[in-house]
Amino acid sequence: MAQTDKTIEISKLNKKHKTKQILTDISFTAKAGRITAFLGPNGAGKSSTLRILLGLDQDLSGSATFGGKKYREFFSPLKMVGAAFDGVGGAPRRRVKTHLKMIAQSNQISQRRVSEVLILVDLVHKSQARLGELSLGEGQRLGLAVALLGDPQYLVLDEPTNGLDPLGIRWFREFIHQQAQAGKTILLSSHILGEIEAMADDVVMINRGQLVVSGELQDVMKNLSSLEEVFFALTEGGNADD
Ligand SMILES: Nc1ncnc2c1ncn2[C@@H]1O[C@H](COP(=O)(O)OP(=O)(O)OP(=O)(O)O)[C@@H](O)[C@H]1O
Repeated sequence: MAQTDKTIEISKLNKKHKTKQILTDISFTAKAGRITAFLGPNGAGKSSTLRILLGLDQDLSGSATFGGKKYREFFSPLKMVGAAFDGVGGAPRRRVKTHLKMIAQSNQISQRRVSEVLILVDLVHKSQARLGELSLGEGQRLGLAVALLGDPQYLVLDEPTNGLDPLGIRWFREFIHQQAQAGKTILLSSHILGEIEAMADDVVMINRGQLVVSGELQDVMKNLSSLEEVFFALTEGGNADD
């Protein structure tokens, strides 16, 4: 991969489910060294976009790439793209460390890295806990640990602060800033606007499957006092299914 191109690029993405248009010409980029927040009300199409980006779903047309490559084109995807999506997975009785070791092993990642990521996400004290015993917030941290296993350039995180307490949210904010400072390309979805304001460099907002605004956080918020105001002004404040 060329060092100059570590951009996540979504270009003219369209998706339909039966006759329902779910995404219409969605285009935006997430750049290296920056935190890009992907925002929109429930049902706006955030997960659908991320699922296509991660090769979990098929688009109708358009493209979604990491440094010009589709997810499925990577030989060792976990070493390029870390994704935290749809919970932890894994058998509920499996222990946290075993879970990470299994994923590391099947992706040719060193066992030493398992201990490293447990420290990174502050979950060492839960390494012998069973997956089924984890709280929502601990599960989020484990999802993050899995995403970080391959020390990837790209991080794609779906609602990463869901279930985190205020301390956990502050921890995540510092953590994700460090990742951006290290030059990673970070795309995270959320509908918790207050947190995003304190976290994001760039924002992309969608509603009813269409892009409503994208750009640097300060530019998007120009003349408005909060991201919440922007959100309500541009998305009619409503649920996408209203
Ligand atoms: N498999 C499917 N079958 C039918 N409709 C679907 C399917 N997947 C997604 N949709 C619809 O597509 C729209 C976008 O859903 P999506 O999950 O992408 O939204 P979202 O922005 O991630 O919402 P949330 O914040 O609630 O997670 C919704 O109206 C949803 O009902």
